[in-house]
Amino acid sequence: MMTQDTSNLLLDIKNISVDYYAANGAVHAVRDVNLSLKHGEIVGLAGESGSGKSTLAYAISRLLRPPAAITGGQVMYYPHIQSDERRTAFTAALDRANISRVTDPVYQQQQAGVDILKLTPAQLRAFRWNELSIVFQSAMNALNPVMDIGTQITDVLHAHQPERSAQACKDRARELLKLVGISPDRIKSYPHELSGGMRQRVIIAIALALQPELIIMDEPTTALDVVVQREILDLISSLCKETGTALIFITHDLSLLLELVDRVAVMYAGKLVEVADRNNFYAHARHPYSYGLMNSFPTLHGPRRKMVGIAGSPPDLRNIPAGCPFHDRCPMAFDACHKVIPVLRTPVASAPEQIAACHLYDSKITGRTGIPAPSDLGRSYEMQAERNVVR
Ligand SMILES: Nc1ncnc2c1ncn2[C@@H]1O[C@H](COP(=O)(O)OP(=O)(O)OP(=O)(O)O)[C@@H](O)[C@H]1O
Repeated sequence: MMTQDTSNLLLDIKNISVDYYAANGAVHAVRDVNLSLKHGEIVGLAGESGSGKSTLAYAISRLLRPPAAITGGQVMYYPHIQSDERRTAFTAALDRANISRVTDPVYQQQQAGVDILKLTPAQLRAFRWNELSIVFQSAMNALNPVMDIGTQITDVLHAHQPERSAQACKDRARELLKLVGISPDRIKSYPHELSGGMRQRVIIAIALALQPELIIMDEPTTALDVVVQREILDLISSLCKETGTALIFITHDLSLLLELVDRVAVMYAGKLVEVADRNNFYAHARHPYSYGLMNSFPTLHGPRRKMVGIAGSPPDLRNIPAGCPFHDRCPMAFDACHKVIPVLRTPVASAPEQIAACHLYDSKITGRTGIPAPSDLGRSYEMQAERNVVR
């Protein structure tokens, strides 16, 4: 049996499901998702629009509001509680409420963790910013236009670390601006005096202000031009690496993601369909959907590839078809894909951390010992495209 390396675990999302209740039926936006994250790790969450990426991020951060409801699961969080002074606000909030730090028997070591979904409102307030900060799609437009950027940074520091003096907050604000590549002299600037890229840097400074363990960024650079996007991504990745901050980076643009992340997780129709480290994913995305996504954009590096898009569109999440949710778009689909829901499994024993939810890698179902090569997936997409042209 494969053993999971849990020594450095930060977040363990277990069997999370989220529905949106609408008049014409429940939208099953996130379906039984399991994903873990190590301290300091950068994980990219990819998938087409509507695949459930933002809903998952909101569930982790407890930001979902009706009509959304988490219908099951846990989000276990494992901070370095004992060893690290900077997390006193959160641990104090836990202690005040005498929250039980559960011990998870799945992990053989005695590791204390808390279920984010069970935090009280007071604990949640301490959790956000101190432990986790989240940067939304249009975050740079969320800066207050009538307040200088220094005040906006110090406000966060004051609110969450009231014991810090006004001067210490100001010093920290200057330090943060420098960290994100803005001259501390600009501390009195207003948002309209800054370019889009600089405003995004201020947002990153605010996200880092309290040195959280984890930052979630949901399409943070889509409003910027490609060159500035690239600069900001380089900045985010180097700052996270330097400060040991873990990052969940959400985007539908795999070309951006692969430049930045340690690991990629791909969602389709509310389900996680593949998880792999960046290099394995780049060399051979195993799930036909991941392969299709990879070939829907031109790469900056590596060999030239023929680009073939994925035909069709994702299913209606109120009425998900039987079997694999991707089967009606998949060029490799066979009988079982229409009937049986595939589970995440390891396609290749030599890369145990790469998992894909696809029957092609289940020899009991295919009746074959070998697995398809990436070139087989490519060919099947090309043949599917030719068939569609003929039709
Ligand atoms: N308030 C809502 N009511 C009903 N359905 C919703 C609501 N918000 C989102 N959904 C549905 O939930 C599904 C997942 O949406 P979500 O925004 O999480 O996807 P996403 O992958 O983040 O997409 P994008 O990249 O466009 O942000 C979609 O089908 C969407 O239509």
